[in-house]
Amino acid sequence: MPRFDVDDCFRTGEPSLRHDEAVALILARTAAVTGTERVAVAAAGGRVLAETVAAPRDVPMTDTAAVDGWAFRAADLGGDGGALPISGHISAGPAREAPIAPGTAVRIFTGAPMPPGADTVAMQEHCMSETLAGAPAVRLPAGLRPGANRRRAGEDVAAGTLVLRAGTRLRPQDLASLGSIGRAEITVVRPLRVALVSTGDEIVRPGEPIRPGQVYDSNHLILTALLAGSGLELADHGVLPDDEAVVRRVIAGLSQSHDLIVSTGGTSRGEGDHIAAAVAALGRRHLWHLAVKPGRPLALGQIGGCLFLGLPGNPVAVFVTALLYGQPLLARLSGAAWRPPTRFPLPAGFDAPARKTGRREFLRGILETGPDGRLQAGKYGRDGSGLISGLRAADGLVEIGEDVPHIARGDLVDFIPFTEFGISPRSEPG
Ligand SMILES: Nc1nc2c(c(=O)[nH]1)N[C@H]1C(S)=C(S)[C@@H](COP(=O)(O)OP(=O)(O)OC[C@H]3O[C@@H](n4cnc5c(N)ncnc54)[C@H](O)[C@@H]3O)O[C@H]1N2
Ligand code: MOO
Repeated sequence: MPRFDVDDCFRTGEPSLRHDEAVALILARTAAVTGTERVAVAAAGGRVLAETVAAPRDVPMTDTAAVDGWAFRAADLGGDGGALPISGHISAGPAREAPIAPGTAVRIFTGAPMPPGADTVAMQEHCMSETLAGAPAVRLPAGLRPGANRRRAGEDVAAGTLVLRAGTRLRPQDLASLGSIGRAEITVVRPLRVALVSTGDEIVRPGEPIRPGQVYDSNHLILTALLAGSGLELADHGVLPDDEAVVRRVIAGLSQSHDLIVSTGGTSRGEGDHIAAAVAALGRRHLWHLAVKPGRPLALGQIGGCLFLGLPGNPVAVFVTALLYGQPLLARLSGAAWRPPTRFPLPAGFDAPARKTGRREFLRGILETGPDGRLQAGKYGRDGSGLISGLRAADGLVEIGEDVPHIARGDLVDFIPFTEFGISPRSEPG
């Protein structure tokens, strides 16, 4: 099966694809890589689970005390307070078999197994030690409902129930859940092998000498940082010149040993833009003109078993298209479920009186306090697709639909925080 299965109706010259269509196509047509590996659960954060996991036993395994105090049978006091003689002492550890003697209380600590027969725990702060007929006793408070301060066996996970499905990208709490059922190792999808290339005669890597007309490469840093930590083997293959023969040779070589090549630059139709042509010559290419700003030209293709994602050259377009299209593509390629980023409706802190309709816009959005003291979505003052400063000032994207002709301050707009794409919140000294 081809890695990316799209028929040719989306090639050059066809009308622009709308955002939703592009995402739907990526999700529907990208086939996952095969291959799994066993890893320690402790090292599985961010990886994609390749097995379905059921609970072999209840968690917790027995009824346990939720607080430090005294365990007793609620029926012995009937909801009233009263003193009961103390018949034992249970610390956290293996469960004891002996049932609680009727009409007594047992000293118990948080996490310790409840003695069979006891159903309720009184918190030690609400109890008083006393003696009854010369023996140690405890005065328990009134009003405790039966079952208070007791955790039931299996209340977190019941034996035999589904814990995690294959295709789940593992979060810290998922690892905790695997640990709680005793798993030390897990089968995950093997790491995707991803190659990065920047393109353009004008692009030089930071640290190298630069002359007027040249541009330092920031795109590889955007992509390296966005892709880090998701179980990828990322190989940065530097900058390719605007030379069709070189581009073809390098891309053909990389396609032999990678699942995905991501390039930036060279996707539009300028004479120096060889990327899309090279992919078309080596395999199949689907050049998409998206009805989206930023990020109009986007190339998707396939060379043998290797997918190719050609992002535009402008850094803002790289950032936005990597989030909007790169993330679902990578999710599908690694067999992971993908959830669309959540949009939060917020009042606009700006006016856009006469918008060009027919394309969806993703503005650099800034969370700010409006005149009424409530949160609103502002936007970075300048729209240029080369302005990394706008990306840095932003907290997320303001999404404006294709058919919205104008926006007035206070209208609700969709705000997508960068955290929805896995990027940490902005944190800079004030
Ligand atoms: N006739 C047309 N011209 C352009 C179109 C179009 O549809 N028809 N689309 C415009 C849009 S939108 C974009 S975005 C760019 C995309 O073009 P390319 O993908 O070919 O990108 P380049 O021309 O190579 O570069 C664009 C811009 O970005 C700078 N750049 C490139 N790589 C890097 C890098 N690694 N780090 C930092 N900056 C980079 C490059 O110097 C250019 O300034 O095309 C428009 N034109
Ligand atoms: O992708 Mo271009 O940056 O849309 O302007």
